[in-house]
Amino acid sequence: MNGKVKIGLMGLGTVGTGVVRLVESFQEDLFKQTGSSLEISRILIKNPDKKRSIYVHPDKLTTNPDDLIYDDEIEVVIEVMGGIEPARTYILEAFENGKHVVTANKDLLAAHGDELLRKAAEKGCDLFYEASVAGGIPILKTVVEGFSSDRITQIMGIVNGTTNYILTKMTQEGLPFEQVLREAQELGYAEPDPTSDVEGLDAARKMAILATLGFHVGMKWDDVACKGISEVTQEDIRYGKQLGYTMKLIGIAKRDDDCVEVSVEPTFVANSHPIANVNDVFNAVYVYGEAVGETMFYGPGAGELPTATAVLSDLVTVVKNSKLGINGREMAFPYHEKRLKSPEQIFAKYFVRLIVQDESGVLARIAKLMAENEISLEKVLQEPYGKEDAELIIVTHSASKASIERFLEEVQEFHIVKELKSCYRVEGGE
Ligand SMILES: NC(=O)C1=CN([C@@H]2O[C@H](COP(=O)(O)OP(=O)(O)OC[C@H]3O[C@@H](n4cnc5c(N)ncnc54)[C@H](OP(=O)(O)O)[C@@H]3O)[C@@H](O)[C@H]2O)C=CC1
Ligand SMILES: N[C@@H](CC=O)C(=O)O
Ligand code: NA
Repeated sequence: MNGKVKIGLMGLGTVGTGVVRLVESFQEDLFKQTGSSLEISRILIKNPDKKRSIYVHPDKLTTNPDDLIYDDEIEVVIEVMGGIEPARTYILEAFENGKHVVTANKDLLAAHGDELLRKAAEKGCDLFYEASVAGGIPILKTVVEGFSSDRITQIMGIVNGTTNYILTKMTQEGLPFEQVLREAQELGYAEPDPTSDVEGLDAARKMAILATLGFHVGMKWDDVACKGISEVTQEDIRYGKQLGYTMKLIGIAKRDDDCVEVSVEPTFVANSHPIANVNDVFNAVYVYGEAVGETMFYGPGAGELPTATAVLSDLVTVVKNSKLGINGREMAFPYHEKRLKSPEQIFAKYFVRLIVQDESGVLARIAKLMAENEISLEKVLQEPYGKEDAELIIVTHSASKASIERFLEEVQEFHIVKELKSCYRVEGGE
């Protein structure tokens, strides 16, 4: 790369707009850091008639991907369109043409990361994707470089800004789900199809990427047990508060010996745990390394400029690598075999909410069934529910996922149990 590096930008939405703004406003710093001036020379968009929030010279805009992929002067492609196709095909073609790629696309990385990394290495090209996980937090570089001589055994975090924004507003202001989701969309946090956020898929993709890099095991998004927040109710949140917990969508990746578990699910976090206080669009990732112990990384998980900083940081690395002649040599390929834990090997505490007949002996029968399933009680809360029933909230000690699943199935067969309202994992606390 010489004094001027030409960049092709695929996508001019929330993140693409941030990238254009930062490249323009940090020209001088970028030159000092890389020894090159960086120019976005072409921008691929879908809809030429769309009103843009920044001015871009019309000659730069194109709806033809070949204008970027087959432009010999373009050395780096930044893909911020999103989705699997056509992004995958465009990136593979960019590598075929010797271009380095920076992307924010977790959908693509969690499904086809291996294929893309191999093609990049084969062609001597860089592929970086810092923006794909936890937006502006430089978490991927941290996990890959900062923990290179440590053994990570746990990664736990809030890795979706939209759902954290929704849960924060539901918890602190009692606002309804739909209203807060609309706000998150207006702020540019949500995915084009917000179902990915709400149903936990976006977080699952990010956890697959984190677990792959942290444990050196090739995890795909469908290896992640995934549940979203669409069924979380104000009542759940209220009972959680009474017991000292905050509801969060938590991603957990753990490894014991050679087996790993990765999940995303609505979780009650003890208020004493720092993750319970991560609010709004902020993300936080807790990483436990056997040598270093506990670490935690915090920052904005979505939004135009925070996400663009991550894209630009990768761009700077590409240009620096080129100056050092080491493009295509930083690939982190998984080198451990993938062995997923069975439900018998996954342990956690659980919050269970039941509607039961309000009569003597009910709690004793439920406690007996729990004991038969090797589950012990940590906390119990009971409140009247209508004229004849009671709402029973139980927090268990650590139990296997298999035991809890068996218990939930069996307890619903009791005639004294009217309804299973909810069951959530519990993290933090004693
Ligand atoms: N928003 C955020 O906070 C974050 C987003 N990301 C990721 O960044 C990527 C981009 O997200 P975001 O900026 O929010 O998305 P937007 O929907 O705001 O923008 C997408 C852009 O890509 C263009 N585009 C989409 N499909 C095509 C296509 N087939 N051909 C040409 N152009 C196309 C659109 O064109 P047009 O404008 O003409 O419609 C638009 O400019 C996604 O992978 C997302 O997951 C990652 C971290 C945070
Ligand atoms: N929709 C995502 C955007 C960033 O990855 C989120 O809300 O976290
Ligand atoms: Na990041």
